[in-house]
Amino acid sequence: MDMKTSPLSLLKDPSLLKTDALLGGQWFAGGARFAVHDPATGLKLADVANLGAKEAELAIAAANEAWPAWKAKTAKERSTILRQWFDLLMQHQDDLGRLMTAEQGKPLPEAKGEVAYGASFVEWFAEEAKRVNGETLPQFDNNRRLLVLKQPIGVCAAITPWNFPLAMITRKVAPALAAGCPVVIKPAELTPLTALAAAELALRAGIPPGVLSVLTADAENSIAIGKVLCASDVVRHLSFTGSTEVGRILMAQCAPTVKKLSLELGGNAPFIVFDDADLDSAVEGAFASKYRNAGQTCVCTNRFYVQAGVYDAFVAKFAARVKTAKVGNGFEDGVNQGPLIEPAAVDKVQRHLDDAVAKGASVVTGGKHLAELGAGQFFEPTVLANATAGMLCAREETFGPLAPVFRFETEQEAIAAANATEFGLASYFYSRDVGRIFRVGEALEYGMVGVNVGILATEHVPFGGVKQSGLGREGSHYGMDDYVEIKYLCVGDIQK
Ligand SMILES: NC(=O)C1=CN([C@@H]2O[C@H](COP(=O)(O)OP(=O)(O)OC[C@H]3O[C@@H](n4cnc5c(N)ncnc54)[C@H](OP(=O)(O)O)[C@@H]3O)[C@@H](O)[C@H]2O)C=CC1
Ligand SMILES: O=C(O)CCCC(=O)O
Repeated sequence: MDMKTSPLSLLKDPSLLKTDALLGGQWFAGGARFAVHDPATGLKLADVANLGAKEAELAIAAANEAWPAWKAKTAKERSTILRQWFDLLMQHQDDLGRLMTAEQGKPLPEAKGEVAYGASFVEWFAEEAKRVNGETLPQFDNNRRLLVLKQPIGVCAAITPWNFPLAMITRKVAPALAAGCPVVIKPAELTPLTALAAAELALRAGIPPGVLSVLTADAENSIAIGKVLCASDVVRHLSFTGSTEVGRILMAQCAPTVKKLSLELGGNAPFIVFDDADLDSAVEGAFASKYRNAGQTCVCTNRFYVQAGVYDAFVAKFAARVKTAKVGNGFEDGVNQGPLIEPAAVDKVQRHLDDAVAKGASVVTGGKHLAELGAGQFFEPTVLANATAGMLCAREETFGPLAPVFRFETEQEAIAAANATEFGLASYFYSRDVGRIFRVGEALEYGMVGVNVGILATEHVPFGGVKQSGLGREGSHYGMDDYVEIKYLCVGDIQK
């Protein structure tokens, strides 16, 4: 692409546009490259280094070599470096946001918001680095002393998705680094540029060579790299965010080395509106929860359940709100709905829509693939009434701007419908009844429940799911647990 017409020509610090991988502290070009495109326009943004299994082995070896010195640093020393990384990420918020909008498509204000969100994990774990406390336990024999030590688990690997090109990296990497572990990252094929820019800032912050590697790769090479990361005895922990399908593959691949796993997988989030809800607040929450990143987050509402008494009123108000959304290139002022990430994502939304309409749903607003706009990856924010349990959108995560609204009569019916899925990541409900808030909050089989809110993530809360939505929690003080091993130390002969 001609740099003069590229959205990346406006970077304030052009040296943040990195297209080589970071391998053991060196920028590594390798032989092959793969192209990264702007999903709004289809134009090529860059050719990026396409690494494979061999480089994955090298990155693991470099991480292992760098580990002793990194873990030997005091918690405060690691904290200071992480804090410096946080400051640099925030100083370069505009450029990181620009890179993200260019390769991922989310509107620029939302992208800059993700930069602040992503950086907040670095800030949080810089602070938590100093609080990895052990324990002393009461002795069962006065000749002994019993201690619990927390030690860094070792070399970690992180495989991250395209929908949060920065935050899914920092939510994994920051606790690992804070705990004293080196990390090998494999970012998504579609969004490597944000990851590489963040890595450049990590180097500027003083992360030593080898402690952080970023293995960029196309989809085929990602599979090969994944196999190496999973099979390695040196890699002691793998953290993955992405589809449940790939999560299952990685879990199976990690079984032979009994690796510790953090998995943040698919969701099928329900959003329940009870008769006693504040409808205007529910509509705002519904819009925020459904249409963030054009519906492409694992915590986006997938199914709306609305009680019969307020069903028609909610659908009308929600549709009116959705009509105000502006679809377009994320760099344009006022746009709050960007393109979908790739043509397959558009196809999935269309398939779910067609299936629902064939089974009796009606389109209240939206419903059109805006094929003539940009690269043809835009889809109108859509609201469907009269959705029913037999539709694909009730079972599968649409991961796009489709909002099916189901009708229910009783609280029990809503809870049963919400829980009728193998997923259990985020859920939401709106009610002003305090008894119901506790009953429903406790009955929902989900790792996260938003009550009268449509957005619930931040750096100091535990993010994660139950059932087939994953393992472990990210962010918060719990987010450090997966990166430390607990060691019991039993010291005898104290009285000698
Ligand atoms: N829970 C969540 O937050 C997310 C859920 N999804 C869901 O998954 C669907 C598909 O999205 P997609 O991007 O394909 O998600 P994937 O789960 O396929 O990809 C996520 C990450 O895993 C990598 N990957 C894929 N297969 C392997 C493998 N066998 N070994 C090692 N790494 C692998 C990808 O690399 P590469 O990009 O190079 O293929 C990417 O870095 C979405 O439509 C959505 O429903 C998607 C993203 C995030
Ligand atoms: O969609 C995802 O991959 C999870 C990130 C969402 C969030 O942190 O709110």
